[in-house]
Amino acid sequence: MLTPQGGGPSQDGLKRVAAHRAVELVRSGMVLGLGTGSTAVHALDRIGALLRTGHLRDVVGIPTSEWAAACAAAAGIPLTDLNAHPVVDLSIDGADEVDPALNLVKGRGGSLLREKMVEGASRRFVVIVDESKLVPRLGASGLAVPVEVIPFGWALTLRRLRTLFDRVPGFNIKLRTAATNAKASAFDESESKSEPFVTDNKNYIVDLFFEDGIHGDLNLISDEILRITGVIEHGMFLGLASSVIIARKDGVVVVDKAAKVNGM
Ligand SMILES: O=C(CO)[C@H](O)[C@H](O)COP(=O)(O)O
Repeated sequence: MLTPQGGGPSQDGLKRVAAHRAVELVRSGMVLGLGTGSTAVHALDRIGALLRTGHLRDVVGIPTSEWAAACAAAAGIPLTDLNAHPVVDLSIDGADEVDPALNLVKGRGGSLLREKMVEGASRRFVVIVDESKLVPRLGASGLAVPVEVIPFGWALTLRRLRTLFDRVPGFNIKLRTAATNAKASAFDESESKSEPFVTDNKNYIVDLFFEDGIHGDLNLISDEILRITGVIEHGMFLGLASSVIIARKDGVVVVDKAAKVNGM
């Protein structure tokens, strides 16, 4: 886990530490929600390894994306779905941002809808992050807050979303392109001419950018976004996380729902 220079854990090393800590919560026989992204993949690999050595048995997983399904299959985790298992024992997933109340931004990898469905159906949802994901308020990283929209009339839906936030100083909005999905970037108008990014559900994503993060009542803002016809879901995960496992350079911090996050 040390960098070649011996300068402490790398960011990927921190992600692995958080993921392995979360997998300690997995028990034989559980139905698991399988997250998406460069942090969650460490959890998938670890669960697969524990299944192979017989330390875990009879675990089934519900992937939150086609990508997670492929990674889980490669790791040897048996897959199921929400129809067969509408109640999930434990979901483990990364996040793009975590605020002091454990609200999240997710979906910069494009999988927010299935993630929210699976994690919302979970008895326990454990978020795994390295310390770079902590923000004072959602959107404060200046990176995308995603909204999944149906392709039909997407430009009208985008206009309505723009109108919702047109009084917010420094607000920007754009349709996500295939070129930018790799890691949702800061706002850059020049990329807007390439092909739209298409989600696993065959929808588009409109990314919202807030210079200073989202101020105001997040639940109210969530309701306003969801009320726009054409919007399927957004990437703010409010009150869904049961706990967040934060891997810092100086050790791991576990923050449970309703507990205060100190030093963020
Ligand atoms: O929401 C997600 C994908 O849609 C991911 O959980 C989120 O983007 C975090 O990814 P990573 O662990 O690679 O930083």
